[in-house]
Amino acid sequence: QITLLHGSHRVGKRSDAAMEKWRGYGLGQFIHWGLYAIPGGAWNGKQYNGAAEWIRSWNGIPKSTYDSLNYSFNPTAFDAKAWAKTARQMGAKYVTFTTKHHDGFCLWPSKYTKYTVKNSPYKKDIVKAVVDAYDQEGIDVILYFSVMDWNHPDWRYDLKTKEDSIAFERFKKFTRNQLIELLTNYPTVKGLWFDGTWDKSWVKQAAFADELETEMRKLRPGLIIGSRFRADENGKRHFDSNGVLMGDYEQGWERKIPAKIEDVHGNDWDCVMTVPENQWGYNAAWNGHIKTGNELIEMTARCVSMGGNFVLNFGPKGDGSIRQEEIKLATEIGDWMKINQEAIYNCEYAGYEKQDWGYFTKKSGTDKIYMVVFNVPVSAALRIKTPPKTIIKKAYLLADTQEVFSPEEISGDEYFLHLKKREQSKPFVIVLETAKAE
Ligand SMILES: C#C[C@@H]1N[C@@H](C)[C@@H](O)[C@H]1O
Repeated sequence: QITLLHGSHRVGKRSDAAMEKWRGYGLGQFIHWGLYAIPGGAWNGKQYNGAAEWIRSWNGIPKSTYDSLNYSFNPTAFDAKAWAKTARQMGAKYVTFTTKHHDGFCLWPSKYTKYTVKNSPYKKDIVKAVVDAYDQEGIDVILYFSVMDWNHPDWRYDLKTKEDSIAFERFKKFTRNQLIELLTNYPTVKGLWFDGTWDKSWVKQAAFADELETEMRKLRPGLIIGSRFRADENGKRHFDSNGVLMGDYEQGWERKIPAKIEDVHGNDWDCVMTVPENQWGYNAAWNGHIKTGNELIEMTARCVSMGGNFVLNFGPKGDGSIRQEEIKLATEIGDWMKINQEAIYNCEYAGYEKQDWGYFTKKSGTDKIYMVVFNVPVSAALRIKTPPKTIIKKAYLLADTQEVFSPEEISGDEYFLHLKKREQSKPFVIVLETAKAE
């Protein structure tokens, strides 16, 4: 055990109401929107090969040309209420929204820089519109904030000279001021999702970041901050030098999902996922594999079955409208959630042996188990291996027919549920009402 001043300040999961609610969200929406949505992954007819929100880092566009995009930011089709309705339709319980991405452009009228929506033709406070619209739909809001800020003259990747350190001290004050400003302007937000915290300049700020996290939590009791915000004094990120999770949940699952339950180490976590392989901001040309509704529903069930939340990314266009492909996916996922949401919301790891046909989830605080079935075997027999001393009292289809099954006992703790031959085009859920054997 290494003595740390700025490591994790808590071992184990948070047990307060705010975190319990976060734990039960199951499905969330990420929204990446900003100046990068205007070029949409291309410039002067040339396609940028990276993620569209990183186009400023491409040599095909002079940085100053990109930075002046704020003078053409006027999203006439922006309608936060329509966004929130799409999220509600999908069944998202929370949204993570980009207030400022790496390019430094602020979607709120920050007092601490001119590089904001206030100095664009659009002028109005987009963050406020989003927070108000999602609050009205009953969808909690978490604000994404990039510490790395390519526009700010005092941003540094590392601190090599005295001048670097003097500039970065100004940058640290600027960052703190913006974060306190966000938490003050938008008091209903439930958390902050930090990004752009991997560079040495910030990693070296263990004491400052620790103090800032404490200040933010004091300002907003219950605030939820993930493992990506700060490093410990040895530069350890996500997990401190003693292997203890930093922050309230693990934020390492970006475009990837844990392979097995052991990989989450008993922590809370979220997986943030793009529809194409790697495009967060709007890219007009979606290339490569575009995930289908069924894939995304399976990712949702897979995350919840291992105690995490699945957060699906949307990248609105430069005019503020959401592309049709994303609307279609939100509708398809939402139609499935309307029937099966009981197996996703307020559910957790069930402790059952993973089977090939799909995923087990468990309703928190109960003995109710859900089997989210994606792959019916040719035998049409679903194997169940229960934890020791568990009795299956009842098994039935969650949707429509509520068809009841009579589990065939194979051996102690092992059963088959025999399905009638069924055409399966969508995943379906079977409920197991269980009890502990005396
Ligand atoms: C790298 C990187 C960033 N992290 C994701 C959440 C997106 O914001 C991407 O640009």
